[in-house]
Amino acid sequence: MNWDDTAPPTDTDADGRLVGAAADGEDQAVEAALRPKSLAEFVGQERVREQLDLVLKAARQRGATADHVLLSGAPGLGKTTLSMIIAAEMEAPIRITSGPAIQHAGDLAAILSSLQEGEVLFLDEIHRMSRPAEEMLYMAMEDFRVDVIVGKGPGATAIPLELPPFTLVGATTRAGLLPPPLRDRFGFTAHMEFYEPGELERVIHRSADLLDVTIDPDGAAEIAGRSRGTPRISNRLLRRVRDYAQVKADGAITRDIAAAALKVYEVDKRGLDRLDRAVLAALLKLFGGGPVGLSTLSVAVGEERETVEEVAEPFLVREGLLARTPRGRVATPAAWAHLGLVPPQGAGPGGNGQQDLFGA
Ligand SMILES: Nc1ncnc2c1ncn2[C@@H]1O[C@H](COP(=O)(O)OP(=O)(O)OP(=O)(O)O)[C@@H](O)[C@H]1O
Ligand SMILES: [Mg+2]
Repeated sequence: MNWDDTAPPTDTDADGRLVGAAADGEDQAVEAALRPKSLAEFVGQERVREQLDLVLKAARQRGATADHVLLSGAPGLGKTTLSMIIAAEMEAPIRITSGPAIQHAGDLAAILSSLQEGEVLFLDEIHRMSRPAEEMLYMAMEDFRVDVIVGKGPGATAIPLELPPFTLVGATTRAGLLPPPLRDRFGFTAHMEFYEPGELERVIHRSADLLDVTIDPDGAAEIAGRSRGTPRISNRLLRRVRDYAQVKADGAITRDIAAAALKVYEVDKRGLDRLDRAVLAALLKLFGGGPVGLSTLSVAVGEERETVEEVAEPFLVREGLLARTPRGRVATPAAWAHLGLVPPQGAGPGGNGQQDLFGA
């Protein structure tokens, strides 16, 4: 494997939360050990796996280089993992770089011209590449050729350079930001979905085996339910629960141990953390469930507007706890139920506000 050491860290949006989906430093250190190495080991994403399996098998049978593959999906769902699996399945070397690392077309030309035949080029955060590099990539993907510009000004000339066939694997969390000409040049696009709890349980059992941690099925289910559909979060929560089990018990993870540990870390039964609950609580208790403007809500929580909008809200919206409407943020009945509060009109399921969110 050949890491491009000019690449800046790609986790610029890591937010340091236990339930944040971006990779933090500790994740990066352990992820290599926990990554499935083959398609057969890769949990869930059945359709993507089946389709990719066909693409790769067919290419192998023809003795050809696999078509370019675009992987899109939220952080922590397995895009980097799949890119490495593609290389492993093709028995090809992989070269890893990222959009932000390629600011000049020359950077890309240097990488492309050093590829071996059949090599996999993994281009993470492909939506963050510069425009000139992007245009060079179009030609490289389609014709396996680049024009290298030599000289400056009126005397500059373009020297065509043949490239060996290679497989570009692009990854993006924002497929919608890719220009259509780029998207169209991928032979296969895989959309990664959030994982079902049962799939995350399998991820957790697999990781526990690799980390040599004892966990029972209820313990795995408890962690899976709080993982926001994201294997990276499952693995991170598993490590924190392991710490707790080791210090406070005999090291084995049960449902009670998992619930008690995640109560300490303030990750509730639904995977909300303290910030998520603070946003919901302000919306319900101070504004009667809304609608209220984002700025007002942010001031009430004591957070930056961007933090509320980009860090807390996406998951609350996905969970059906909060809606963004033209008139402002509105809580859903599920939000009242989750915090154990009664909506003002007394409608909907109620409680006394004493609900145990942590199940510990
Ligand atoms: N299908 C899966 N089966 C088992 N483990 C998985 C699976 N998908 C992801 N993981 C685990 O989750 C972690 C994060 O995966 P990965 O780094 O591939 O995510 P990503 O989509 O590249 O995230 P980002 O957008 O932040 O780069 C890895 O350690 C990997 O072990
Ligand atoms: Mg990645």
